[in-house]
Amino acid sequence: MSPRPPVLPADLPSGLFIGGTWRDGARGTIAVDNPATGETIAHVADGGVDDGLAALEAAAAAASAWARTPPRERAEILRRAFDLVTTRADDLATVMTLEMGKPLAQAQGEVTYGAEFLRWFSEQAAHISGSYRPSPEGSLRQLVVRRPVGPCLLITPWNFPLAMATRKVAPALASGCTVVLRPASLTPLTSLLFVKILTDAGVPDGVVNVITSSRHDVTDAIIADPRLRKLSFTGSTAVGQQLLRQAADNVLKCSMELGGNAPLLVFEDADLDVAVEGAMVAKLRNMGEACTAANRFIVHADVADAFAAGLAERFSNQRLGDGLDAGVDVGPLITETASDGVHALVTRAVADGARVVTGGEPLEGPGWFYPPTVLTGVSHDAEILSEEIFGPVAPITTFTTEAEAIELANDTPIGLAGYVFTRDLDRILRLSESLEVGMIGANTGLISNAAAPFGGVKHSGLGREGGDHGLDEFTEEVYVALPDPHHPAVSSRN
Ligand SMILES: NC(=O)c1ccc[n+]([C@@H]2O[C@H](COP(=O)([O-])OP(=O)(O)OC[C@H]3O[C@@H](n4cnc5c(N)ncnc54)[C@H](O)[C@@H]3O)[C@@H](O)[C@H]2O)c1
Ligand SMILES: O=CCCC(=O)O
Repeated sequence: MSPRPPVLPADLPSGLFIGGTWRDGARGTIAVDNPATGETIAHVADGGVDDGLAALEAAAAAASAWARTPPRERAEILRRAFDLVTTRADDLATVMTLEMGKPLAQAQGEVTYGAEFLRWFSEQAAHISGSYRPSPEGSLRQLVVRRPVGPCLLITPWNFPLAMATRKVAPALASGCTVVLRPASLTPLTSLLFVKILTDAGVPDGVVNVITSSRHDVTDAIIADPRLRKLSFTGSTAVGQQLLRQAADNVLKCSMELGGNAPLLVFEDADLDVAVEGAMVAKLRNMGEACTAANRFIVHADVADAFAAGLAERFSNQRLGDGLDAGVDVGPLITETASDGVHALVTRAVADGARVVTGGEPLEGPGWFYPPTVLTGVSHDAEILSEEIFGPVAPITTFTTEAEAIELANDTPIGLAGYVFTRDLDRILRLSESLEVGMIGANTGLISNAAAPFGGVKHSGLGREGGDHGLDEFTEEVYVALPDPHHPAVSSRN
């Protein structure tokens, strides 16, 4: 283990966690870098295929006892985990800011958001139910019970290192499933600390296992193994499509939380202050590195100039810097490649006729800082409207009728989130039926909440996380057919 800057918690693990034991990885270590400085802040174990299969073995061995653990006991462990995550909010937020870059206040916000999945699913764990009813023609009684699907592989992205893990681990454990968690190799530290907290909360050995790895052969082997029964993935659409193909061979139950390209519609009757405020959150939360980030600003021509001016003024007042520094609003992007990718999209948009109102040039290093940027005059067919920008850039294009706005919003294979700003409630209801997305913010830029069903349509994924049906993703129904107890052949036996 390498020495760490004192700011990292002393009990932050650096190994793989398999069957209740922290271990080294078969491939040495992975360096974890701080995107604000470019410096390496820690090393963690680099797991190999054998490590991954050992983790699955541990999850399979623990599956039956965990499935039979009384729901109330599972609920209480999750509730203790919620309390411990909340108690250790400062540690988790600091680790997250160091490895991912988001400003400390936003990291604190993610701890609150991520912890809520533990509380929400602790409340749900004791309420898993089935059904019993006569068949329509009366010859049967139909008993339907829910049981845990079995060992799960959970693959999470780097952009919300805690919340994306709690959003999967909490419902899996509440349902009685055991898991192998594979966090993004760019941001493994938060997940490792979270799993340490789970063990402190009393999660038994083998129920949660973690594999950090620089390579994907580890998960390839797990996905192909018949002991695995469920794959839950959050990440890009391209990787999700590839994993679905792999999962097909093993006929795995799959949840896919994939990429976004959210339209943000501002109508002529919108309260523009509310729209600008909503756009700030929908665009700049997490530096624009959110699947829910507003990606296409589709604004009525009558209010487009005023909206662009209001947004540009707010954007230009944002303070960029190291997320650990007080007063910083916008942190660095995750890597140099990410920053270069955002700038290339902006450069090509400008070459195609867009105008930079504010921002538009990356900052000199160290760190991968891209300024909040507003582009106007973006044409309907511009490349930047068809790509997930994943950075703090707001391209504005215009419309004149509601039908045109809907057509523009739906002109993408992606369908995760959308935002609408209007004072007309009927319009909001019409849009809720016509926008091809899984989630809509109406006069708000923040939709994420543990009690809501999070997920997308079209190429944005399959299934929902959180909400009333989050446990369905980790359980399966078993139907038991029983003969009619009043039938003479049955009643004569009694
Ligand atoms: N819908 C959601 O809830 C949601 C949430 C967060 C991020 N996202 C999406 O994730 C993307 C950004 O995250 P990212 O860059 O980490 O995505 P990514 O798809 O590159 O990686 C996601 C995770 O999968 C792993 N991975 C990549 N290729 C893999 C493979 N072949 N086999 C197994 N694992 C593999 C990565 O290491 C990472 O842990 C964006 O598209 C964003 O919209 C979606
Ligand atoms: O990046 C996507 C997840 C964002 C969220 O859960 O709010």
